Amino acid sequence: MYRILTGNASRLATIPSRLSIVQNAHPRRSTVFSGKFWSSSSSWKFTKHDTAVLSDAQRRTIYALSSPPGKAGVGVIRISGPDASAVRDALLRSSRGSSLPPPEPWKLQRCRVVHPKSPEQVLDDGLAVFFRGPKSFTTEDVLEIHIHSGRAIVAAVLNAISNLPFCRPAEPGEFTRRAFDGGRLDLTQVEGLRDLIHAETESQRVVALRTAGGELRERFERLRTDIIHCLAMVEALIDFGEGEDLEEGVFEQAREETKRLSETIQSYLNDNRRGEIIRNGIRLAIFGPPNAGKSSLLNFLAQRDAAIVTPIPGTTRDILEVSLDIGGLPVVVADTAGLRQTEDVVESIGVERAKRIVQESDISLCVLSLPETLPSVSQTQLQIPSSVLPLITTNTCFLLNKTDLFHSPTTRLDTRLRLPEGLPDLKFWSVSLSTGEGLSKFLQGLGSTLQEHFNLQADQSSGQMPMITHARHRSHLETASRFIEAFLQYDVNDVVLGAEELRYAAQAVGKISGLIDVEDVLDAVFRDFCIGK
Ligand SMILES: Nc1nc2c(ncn2[C@@H]2O[C@H](COP(=O)(O)OP(=O)(O)OP(=O)(O)O)[C@@H](O)[C@H]2O)c(=O)[nH]1
Ligand SMILES: [K+]
Ligand SMILES: [Mg+2]
Repeated sequence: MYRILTGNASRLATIPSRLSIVQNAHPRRSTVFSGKFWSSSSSWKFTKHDTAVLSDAQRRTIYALSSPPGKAGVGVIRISGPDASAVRDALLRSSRGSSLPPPEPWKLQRCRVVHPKSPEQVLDDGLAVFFRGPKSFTTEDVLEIHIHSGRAIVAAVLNAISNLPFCRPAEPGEFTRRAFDGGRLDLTQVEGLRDLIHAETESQRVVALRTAGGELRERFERLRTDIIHCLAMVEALIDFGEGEDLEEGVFEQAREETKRLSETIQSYLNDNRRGEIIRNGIRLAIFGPPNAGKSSLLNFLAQRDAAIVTPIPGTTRDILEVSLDIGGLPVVVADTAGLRQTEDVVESIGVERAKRIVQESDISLCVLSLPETLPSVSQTQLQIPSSVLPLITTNTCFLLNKTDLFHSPTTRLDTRLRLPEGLPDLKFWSVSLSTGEGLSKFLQGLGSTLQEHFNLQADQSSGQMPMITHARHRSHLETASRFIEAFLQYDVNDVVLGAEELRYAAQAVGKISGLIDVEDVLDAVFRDFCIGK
């Protein structure tokens, strides 16, 4: 049973037996419903009749190398479309040279790859597997040919396929696009798949795999259905009015449910950007006075001479960013210019940039020279230079560097040191980037600080997935939230306007999965795919 979600129910009732529902329309599908409607107190139900795929017949068969080009044991050429089995007939022979028997779908078969114009010309020996649509990645018939990966072999086989008039080379991301058009993947899954291919750390892999598997799709779809449920109640009210055919209190019920949805959306939005952080990396900015050892720290974290280190204060000018894996988390570390008043034009631009990137960072690491921060032996309270004070927030940690130059023994120093009055309780470590003292403790501490700070460990163990992994999701959810808030401003006398707000809210959530009018976002999502995916 499907709920009729839009339109005037009394008008729908006069339409005889078949009608197309555009509301749930997929770009290439229209769902046709038929049958008698019946009403419950708040919604109309029809029997789903038929799902028709439109304009598929004109689609051509596409092909591409799906594995990376170059020398390797195996290369995979993927062919998808209505003529995939014709490609098989034209290109593949048994190992004795005879025609192949009809395909046993989803089963690898040994074969010879030949040129369609001169079948005696063997291009390679390989394996082939045929996926009969819709049980394939693209939902079309798909043929995968596994050959030896080498430039000449791959070129010869691709050239042979190009001789078949019914095939054309695939565009970047076109196989995935067809999977989307065929309804196998929604947009969040497409994004998950792309993130999975690009994943560089364990946390990225875990989130991307679950997204590709459809976890977000399901949750956003549930949210959309819930909004539509509220909409259905309000629509029923428009058509019949409270007290006539409907029981009392429908509007109040819709309001209560909508309020709960609003809270749910807010909880998704107030997530400390966890999902986006896992995907894009935690932005960590190193800052501090000149010569404190900021660039030395970047080089230590990167394990290479990424930044220039000299005894001259003011060496670093521009921001230098390096993407690193710290404790399984993706972190984009930025080295910045030392903060000080300066007449030098170039350096002062660097200082301004440094301040900006620290303010935009998710977490910042203030590097100070310990001997300068603690000038007298008797002191235990750190003296923080005034140039860095304005940038210190609850997201700041301190690294007290150059313990080798310190005037007294540094054993158990960390436990004795104190931050100045008025500063929040912030983490600090003392190290020497020259001798290596304290560095392993610092690395461990930094890793667990990041884990705690972004609550990622808790997420993984409790199985909680961040709901928002792309800025796109956030912006659609914010839009939905605005429409829902607008609905909550209306009372029962303005149900027509209220229904409109809910319809827009549902639409905004639908855009996340790409179920409605999404041509503009589609190109943006598929652009980053490589050919063959
Ligand atoms: N003795 C000692 N010297 C260090 C230590 N760490 C860095 N240095 C030296 O301190 C000087 C400055 O180091 P940098 O890493 O360039 O410092 P910076 O903070 O990036 O300096 P600017 O980019 O100029 O702001 C260099 O000569 C380093 O070799 C340390 O732990 N002990
Ligand atoms: K320096
Ligand atoms: Mg530097």
